[in-house]
Amino acid sequence: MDLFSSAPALLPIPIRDGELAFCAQLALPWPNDVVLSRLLSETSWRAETVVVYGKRHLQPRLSAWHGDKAYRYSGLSLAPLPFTPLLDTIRLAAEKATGRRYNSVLMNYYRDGSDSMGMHSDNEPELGPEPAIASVSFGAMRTFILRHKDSKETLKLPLTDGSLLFMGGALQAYWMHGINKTSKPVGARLNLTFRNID
Ligand SMILES: O=C(O)CCC(=O)C(=O)O
Ligand SMILES: [Fe+2]
Repeated sequence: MDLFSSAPALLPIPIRDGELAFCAQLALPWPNDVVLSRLLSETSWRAETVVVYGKRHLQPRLSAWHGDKAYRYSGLSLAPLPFTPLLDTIRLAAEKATGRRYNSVLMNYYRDGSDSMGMHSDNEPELGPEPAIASVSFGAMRTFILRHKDSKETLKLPLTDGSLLFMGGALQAYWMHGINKTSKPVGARLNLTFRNID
């Protein structure tokens, strides 16, 4: 028997100025819908306020931060919650698929098509010069948009239920990414970005 036959394939996506790879289904011990409903009910979801150009806004999504270090962005400092056994299992699967280690996870809950994430780079200094980020999605498919900072070249990737997108190398230095609102009727989506914070 081939012990590795069920190992998830992480397929590189050709891109300049960075590394990108996609796995259509992360190997988990439970079906995706079970993981989705457990994550929805077991997480202390928060509506965060961010300060952009001196103005306070409520983020158009809910979020939670688990790990052992605080996370800072847009004038916000998220106090970390500990990893739960469920999050640990998903982290382990993401580490196996990508060959990297992660000590934190930012969870985002897009309740419907009016929830979104603005274009940004995950380039905070504590992520290191070439951040390795494993982005795991559950629930409704939403389109992940990548835009090159200089050429404005755009790439659109459908992030489907149970998938993993790996971002590495110089990607955060050269590209921005985000999730647009959509007028299509879409249900709940969860995204977990596993990161390694110094
Ligand atoms: O929801 C997504 O797929 C993107 C999440 C993201 O970019 C982030 O958490 O930094
Ligand atoms: Fe991001």
